[in-house]
Amino acid sequence: MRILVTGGEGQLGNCLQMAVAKSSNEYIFTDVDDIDITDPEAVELGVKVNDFQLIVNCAAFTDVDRAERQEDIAEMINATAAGYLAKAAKDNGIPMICISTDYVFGGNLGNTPRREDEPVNPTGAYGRTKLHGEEAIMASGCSYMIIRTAWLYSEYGRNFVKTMLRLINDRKELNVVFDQIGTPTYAQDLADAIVDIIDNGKYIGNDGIYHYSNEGVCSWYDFSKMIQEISQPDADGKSKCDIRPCHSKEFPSDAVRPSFSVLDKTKFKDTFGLSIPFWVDSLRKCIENIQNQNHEEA
Ligand SMILES: NC(=O)C1=CN([C@@H]2O[C@H](COP(=O)(O)OP(=O)(O)OC[C@H]3O[C@@H](n4cnc5c(N)ncnc54)[C@H](OP(=O)(O)O)[C@@H]3O)[C@@H](O)[C@H]2O)C=CC1
Ligand SMILES: Cc1cn([C@H]2C[C@H](O)[C@@H](COP(=O)(O)OP(=O)(O)O[C@H]3O[C@@H](C)C(=O)[C@@H](O)[C@H]3O)O2)c(=O)[nH]c1=O
Repeated sequence: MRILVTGGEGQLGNCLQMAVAKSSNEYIFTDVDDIDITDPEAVELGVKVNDFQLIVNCAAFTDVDRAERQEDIAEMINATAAGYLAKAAKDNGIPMICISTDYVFGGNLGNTPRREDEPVNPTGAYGRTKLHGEEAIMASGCSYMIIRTAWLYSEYGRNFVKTMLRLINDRKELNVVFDQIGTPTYAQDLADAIVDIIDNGKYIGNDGIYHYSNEGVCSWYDFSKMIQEISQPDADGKSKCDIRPCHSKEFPSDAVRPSFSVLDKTKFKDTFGLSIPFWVDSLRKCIENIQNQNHEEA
């Protein structure tokens, strides 16, 4: 089976490249230079000519603060272009898997993990445009799986773990918000799960929205403290960067982020029979890989 992956050079795209190493399916990884998903003709032609049997859309506008200033561009990539891919899927009678986000949820609905059928209320432009992408896919009439995930990090690209590893080395003190609660997700765990679902045909007959993050719950503050604990186990009090909890209003940014976006993964686990790693266990793996890469490069 030939599978088109868009956004193949992003962090999830890179993790998918690792995950498919032993697959018997043929995964074709593309990014904006190969198929610009905002170009409807390129999408239509690209899908038709290459005889793909499944589309996995990982392409997105993921700069949450910039989306506030450039919502039109974010809307084009996250919503309109997702619709183009869904139309191509529908026209060619093939299914589509698209990745969405916990930021479709706001935070004013209490603190019970969010299920797929709960009302959404994005607090910012990024979440809004991703939600519009979900709606475009569902309206297209194609067979689809939308996987909402959260707080992705990996060895690749820009992400919170890599930022914190840098900052705790460079700074004496750091303020990190403790009033935004969610779950970090190692992109490699998600990529492995997606490939399992595809290679074992588990997507067939299972259209719908699914939630996937690692197991557990934390704030960005807890996340940064754990990154420090894992990456600098021997640092003593004096040499350690002092990470302090702060409120969101003390860390001003363009976007308002959800205060509570923990995802309930029951549907995903029950449908696909997959267990999900605890976030701290996956964080250890990722940091070990990053540190090994750094040693090799030094
Ligand atoms: N990162 C996170 O924390 C989370 C991400 N998600 C979702 O997961 C998915 C994957 O995210 P992630 O891998 O982190 O994202 P990245 O930003 O790392 O990767 C997105 C990729 O899409 C590419 N892209 C952008 N515009 C286009 C275009 N017009 N045509 C083709 N490709 C394009 C980007 O290229 P370029 O770099 O050149 O712009 C980049 O390579 C996205 O749908 C995202 O919304 C969900 C929850 C959390
Ligand atoms: C660097 C830094 C960030 N923060 C805060 C800002 C923000 O509230 C939180 C996370 O910051 P980031 O900008 O890394 O995260 P952000 O870009 O908001 O991450 C989101 O990305 C999109 C793509 C998603 O889909 C979401 O699931 C989520 O992962 O931490 C601090 O409090 N102190 C700091 O020193």
